[in-house]
Amino acid sequence: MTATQTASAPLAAARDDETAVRVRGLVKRYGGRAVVDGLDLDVRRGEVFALLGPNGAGKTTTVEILEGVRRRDAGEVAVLGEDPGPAGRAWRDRIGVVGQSTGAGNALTVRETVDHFARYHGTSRESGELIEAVGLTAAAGTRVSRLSGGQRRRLEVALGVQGRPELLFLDEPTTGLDPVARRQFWELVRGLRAGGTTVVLTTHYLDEAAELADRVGVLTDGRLVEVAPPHELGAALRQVATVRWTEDGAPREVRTPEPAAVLRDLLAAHPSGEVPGLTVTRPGLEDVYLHLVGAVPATPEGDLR
Ligand SMILES: Nc1ncnc2c1ncn2[C@@H]1O[C@H](COP(=O)(O)OP(=O)(O)OP(=O)(O)O)[C@@H](O)[C@H]1O
Repeated sequence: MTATQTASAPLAAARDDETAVRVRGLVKRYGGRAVVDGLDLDVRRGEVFALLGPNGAGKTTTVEILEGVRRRDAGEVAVLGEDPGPAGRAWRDRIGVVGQSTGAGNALTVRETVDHFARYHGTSRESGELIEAVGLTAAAGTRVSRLSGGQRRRLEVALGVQGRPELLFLDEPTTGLDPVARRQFWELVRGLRAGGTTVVLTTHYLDEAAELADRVGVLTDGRLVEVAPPHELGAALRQVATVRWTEDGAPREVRTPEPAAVLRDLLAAHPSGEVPGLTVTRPGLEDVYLHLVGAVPATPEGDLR
């Protein structure tokens, strides 16, 4: 073995240790159609990773393969260092899952439900603290069947984090929550992250991804089209500014990577120094997302209307 090989072996091990999820060439087909189509994905330990994408893009399918509840047709998957397909009880105890549909029973109260599921974990969070953390203390004695949709969602989140998972999967966790409850939920996720929990979440809410995620992966047609921190997503697209103004009563618009040059020309053409209706904007996260998923055709640079 060479000196280089000797030195690189522990480094490789350290890198593996830093990866919570590693996916290469993942394929899932239904009726011959690939709904996950050669997906590569790395989630680092300790980060919050958001999967964004339109309906049917393959988010839930991907996440359920990572959770070990769906089989894949091809590709390599390692979650906390193990293949989720054959992984056993000990591995399952290290992950937490909050799916799209409720798994909680109806006849029990919130407190009874939390106590009941505590038995399934090696080390459970204390029930009262857990119920408080998800804002259900006032409803602790209420039967699950009488909870509102948002309260039920909170209970599901509580059950997902009950076993202090190293890695938590959240599939559209705030769908149906009111704005206050969503923000409380975000705080909960930030607290988990601060405690070292890795989080993989799917969401349709761009603000949620921007608020919570260290990195965002945009999934469309079963493939990741871009992975980046939310503010860096679509960096090339964000370079292009749109300058709008009014000329002879008609709206004008120029897309340009150099808005300063356009402004100089406009000011030169308006000796008064006032350009009617002048605005300069750059694409926001929503514009970038819509471009990435192909919902808005890219407008050529410098297009003059
Ligand atoms: N059991 C199944 N049998 C056949 N097709 C399926 C099955 N499960 C999912 N699909 C299809 O796979 C595709 C991806 O579905 P998936 O639920 O992963 O998308 P998604 O990105 O999570 O969508 P959404 O945002 O609507 O939840 C869809 O076209 C869906 O119809």
